[in-house]
Amino acid sequence: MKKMIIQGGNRLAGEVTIGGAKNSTVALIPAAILADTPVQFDTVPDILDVHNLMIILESMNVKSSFSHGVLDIDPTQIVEAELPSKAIKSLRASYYFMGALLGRFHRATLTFPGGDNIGPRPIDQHLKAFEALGATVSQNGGTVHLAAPNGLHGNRIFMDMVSVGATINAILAAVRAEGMTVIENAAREPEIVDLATFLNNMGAQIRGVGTDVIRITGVKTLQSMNTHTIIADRIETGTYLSLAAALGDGVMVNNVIPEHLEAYTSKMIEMGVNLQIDSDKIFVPPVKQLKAIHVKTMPYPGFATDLQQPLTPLMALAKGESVVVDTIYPKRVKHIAQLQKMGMKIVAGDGKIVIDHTDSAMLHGAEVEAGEIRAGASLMITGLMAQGTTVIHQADHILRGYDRVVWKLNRLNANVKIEDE
Ligand SMILES: CC(=O)N[C@H]1[C@@H](OP(=O)(O)OP(=O)(O)OC[C@H]2O[C@@H](n3ccc(=O)[nH]c3=O)[C@H](O)[C@@H]2O)O[C@H](CO)[C@@H](O)[C@@H]1O
Ligand SMILES: C=C(OP(=O)(O)O)C(=O)O
Repeated sequence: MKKMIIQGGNRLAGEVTIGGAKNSTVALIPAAILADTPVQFDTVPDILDVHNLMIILESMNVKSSFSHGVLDIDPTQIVEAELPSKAIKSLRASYYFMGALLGRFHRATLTFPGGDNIGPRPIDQHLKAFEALGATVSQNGGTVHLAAPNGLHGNRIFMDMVSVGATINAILAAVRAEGMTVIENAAREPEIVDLATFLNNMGAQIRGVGTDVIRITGVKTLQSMNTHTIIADRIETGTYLSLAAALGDGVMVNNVIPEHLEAYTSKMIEMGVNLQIDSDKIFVPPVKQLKAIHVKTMPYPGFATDLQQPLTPLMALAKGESVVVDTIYPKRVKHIAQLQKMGMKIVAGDGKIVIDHTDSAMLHGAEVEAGEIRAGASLMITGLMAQGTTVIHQADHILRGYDRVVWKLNRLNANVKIEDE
C-alpha cells in the first residue's frame, strides 16, 4: 500500500490535461479479447486498474505493452486459463471478462470482482443478461461459472435497474452472438458509447447506444483497422474543476468534453463559480463567494455518484448548508469521518449528507484513510486546502483511477508525494 503526503496551503495555477476515461478504459481492455487482430488504444490513463488488467491479460497469453499513453494488445494467441484472483479482486471492472470470455469461448470462470467498497454492488443483472443469451450460470463460493455449450443467441433483455456494468457486459456477450439482442432500460453513460464506437469500428453492429434501447446484431468476427482514442475522463475533469475552484488562482483544464459534465458544471455555476466553458477546455477563474447547493446523484445524464465526494470540499466553502443525496450508492459515506478529522463540518443521517460552511482556515492536516477512490479524491482536495501536512493512507485507491496524479498536481504548484507505507 502507498500513502500520499500533502503539504497543504499552496494556491494552484496553470494548466492540467485530462487523461482517457478510467471507466471506458477498463471496459475497452477486456473488450479487446473479442478481436481477431491486435488492437491499439491511445490516451490511456496511467492508473493501477490498467496495470492490473494487463496482468489478467497476461494470464491468458494476451500480450500487451503500455508506453506514453499507448496500449497495444494482441489477443490472437489467447488461451483459456485460470485468471489471477488477486488482480481480479483489485478492481471492479474485471467482471467485464465474464461477458468478453463468454463472447469469445462461450464459457468463463471468474472469482467475484473487487473495486470500491461503496455499499452493496450485486451483479444479478449481469447474470440475468448472460442467461437471457443462453448461458447457464452457477455460483460456488466466490466463483461464478458461465457456460453456453450451444453458443449465445440474441434475445430481449430488460434491465431491472439502470446499470453501467450490466449494460456493458450484455454488449460484450451479445456482440458475437447469433441474431439480434435488444437491451432495454440500458445505461446511457458516455463510456458505453465509447465502448460501442470501438466495437463498431471493428465491424460490430451496435445501434442506439446513448439511448435506453440498444440493438445488437451479432457478427462473426471483429477486426481492428485503427487506433481507438479513449474519451476524456469526466470524473477526473470534475475533480480538477472542484479543486481549481476551491484553491485556484486561475486553472485551465484541457481535454474536456463539456457535454459529459453538464449536470456537474451547472451545479458549480449555481454555486457561483464563473466557469468559462469552451469546446474542449474549461477555465476556472479565482472564486469569491460560493452559495450552498443541493445535489442528488442519478444515472447519466444526471449528477454522477462518482463526483459527489470530489465536489464536497468546494461545498464546505459555500455559505450555508449543502446537501447530498446519493441515490445510486446511499452508503457511499467513507469520506465523512475522515473529513471531520480535518476540521470539516460534515455529517450523514436520514439518507443524506449535510455539509456546513467551514472556513478554510479551520481545515488542518491530519492522518486519514482513503476508503475508496472518490473518498480519496475528496481527502486529497481537502489536504491541499488545509494548513499543514496531510497523510492519506491507502492511497492506492486514488492511484487506481487518477492518471499521473502527483505529477499533475505538482505542475499546478501543489506539494504532493507518494511513498510506500
Ligand atoms: C467500472 C465502472 O464503470 N464503474 C462505474 C459503474 O459501476 P457499476 O457498473 O458497478 O455500477 P452500476 O451502474 O451497475 O450500479 C448502479 C446501481 O445498480 C445496482 N445494481 C447494479 C448491477 C446489478 O446487477 N444489480 C444492481 O442492483 C448497484 O448496486 C447500484 O446501486 O457505474 C457506477 C454508477 O455510475 C460508478 O459509480 C462506477 O464508477
Ligand atoms: C466506483 C468507482 O469505481 P469502480 O466501479 O471501478 O469501483 C469510481 O470510479 O468511482
